[in-house]
Amino acid sequence: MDTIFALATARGKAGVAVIRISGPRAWVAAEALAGNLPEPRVAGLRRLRLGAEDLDEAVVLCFQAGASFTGEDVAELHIHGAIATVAAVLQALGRIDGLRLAEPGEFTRRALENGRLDLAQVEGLADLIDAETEAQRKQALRVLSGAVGQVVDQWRSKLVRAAALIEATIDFADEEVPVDVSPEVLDLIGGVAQDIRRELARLSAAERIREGFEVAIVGNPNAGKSTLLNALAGREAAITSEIAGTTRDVIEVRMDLAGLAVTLLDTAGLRETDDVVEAIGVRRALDRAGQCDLRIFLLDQDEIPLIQPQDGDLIVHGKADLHPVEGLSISGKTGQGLDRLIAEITARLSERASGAGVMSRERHRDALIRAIGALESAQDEVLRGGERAELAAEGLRQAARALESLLGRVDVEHLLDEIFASFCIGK
Ligand SMILES: Nc1nc2c(c(=O)[nH]1)N(C=O)[C@@H](CNc1ccc(C(=O)N[C@@H](CCC(=O)O)C(=O)O)cc1)CN2
Ligand SMILES: Nc1nc2c(ncn2[C@@H]2O[C@H](COP(=O)(O)OP(=O)(O)OP(=O)(O)O)[C@@H](O)[C@H]2O)c(=O)[nH]1
Ligand SMILES: [Mg+2]
Repeated sequence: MDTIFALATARGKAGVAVIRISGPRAWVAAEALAGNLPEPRVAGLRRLRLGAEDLDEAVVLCFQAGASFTGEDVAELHIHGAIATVAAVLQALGRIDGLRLAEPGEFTRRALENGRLDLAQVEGLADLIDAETEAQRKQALRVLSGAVGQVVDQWRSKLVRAAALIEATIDFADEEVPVDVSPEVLDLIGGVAQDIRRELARLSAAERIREGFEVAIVGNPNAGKSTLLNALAGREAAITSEIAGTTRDVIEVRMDLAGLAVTLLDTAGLRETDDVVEAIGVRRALDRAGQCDLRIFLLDQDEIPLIQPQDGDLIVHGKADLHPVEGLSISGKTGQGLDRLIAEITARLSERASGAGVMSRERHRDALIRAIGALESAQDEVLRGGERAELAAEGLRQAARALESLLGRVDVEHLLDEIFASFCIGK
């Protein structure tokens, strides 16, 4: 097994930077630079040297195999975060025999291989590193802490019990089975299937929290959409002008609304047009807005809407400074009504976010759907009764396998490269 090392903190000038070393030669390598090492888990101040040359004054922290993040021997060098110091220490480590730079996610990959984390926790860790808002942080931390494993293990133990009951009827096939176990078996399977369906229904909300909700501003040309986007973003992200048909491309702005990640989209004003480029813009506007979680339909008092708002659209009256009206009336120019608009958007998205479960990815959706399919066929076989018990048991095994793939306990080798590709170096 190679010993790997990498900068664990972000690149660039900083007060302190941490270099992490993991593998069988981690302590030897740290010792080569720091001299005698502190006891495991006790920080020690050491002068790092390469031959006669001083590299830095650093805090050194060691973890023993079996009691470390990766499960291997780990040494951490907490050094000064100067670009030159980091470069010098990394270069020194690269010269030590048996050491090489870690690949993205390789520390976490070792943690997975050594059973310190399951696959869902690895995904949770990736999400935690990517978290930019409170809702993302909380959701990721829950998953990193093993929430998916907890639910899956509950389901799995019920399926194991159902399988055991069925196996008993198979073993007793020639004799008289003392009791008909099928009601209890159906009860167990039905309960798990219902839980899985509930988790599936909660998955899209968790997915939105993770990826961010999309909110589009739509309406007539010149309604003030780009001015509204800029006012909400607090910067001139989109070009505005008195010429109708100014915006053509979809302009995206990332925002944090009450802890939710939101991408706000400005779109081309919707109208029939002979201008080829504008027409492409209108098509894009309709396509993207159609896929969004929420549409803000901005009405311009002087104009009748050329395209009607749809059910669920948040209807907003613009240019309130010129003509205030009843209802949600705002001005991108003066800022009036924007607090109410933000509160309304936040309320609608928070309502959706409150339905989030612990599973949040397409991979999870696939596994849950496969598990349900297997459980339904097991249910059918139990209902048919008799010698079909073997098939029912097989359905339960398949369901259990689908659930275990969530945790990476069954062949997921082909998924790993994809999952770890999104990690940064040093994680
Ligand atoms: N300095 C430092 N801080 C860090 C990390 C790190 O690697 N180094 N982490 C990196 O992500 C996070 C903490 N995660 C960690 C997870 C497990 C273990 C660990 O040693 N686990 C052992 C012992 C557990 C115990 O003592 O309770 C184990 O699980 O057996 C350490 C850090 C955030 N802060
Ligand atoms: N008085 C007033 N003028 C506004 C307001 N919002 C926008 N305007 C003006 O209306 C004109 C159009 O604004 P934009 O924000 O470019 O409108 P748009 O909806 O993005 O237009 P297209 O991109 O062409 O679809 C500009 O002259 C703005 O200054 C507002 O709240 N009050
Ligand atoms: Mg515009």
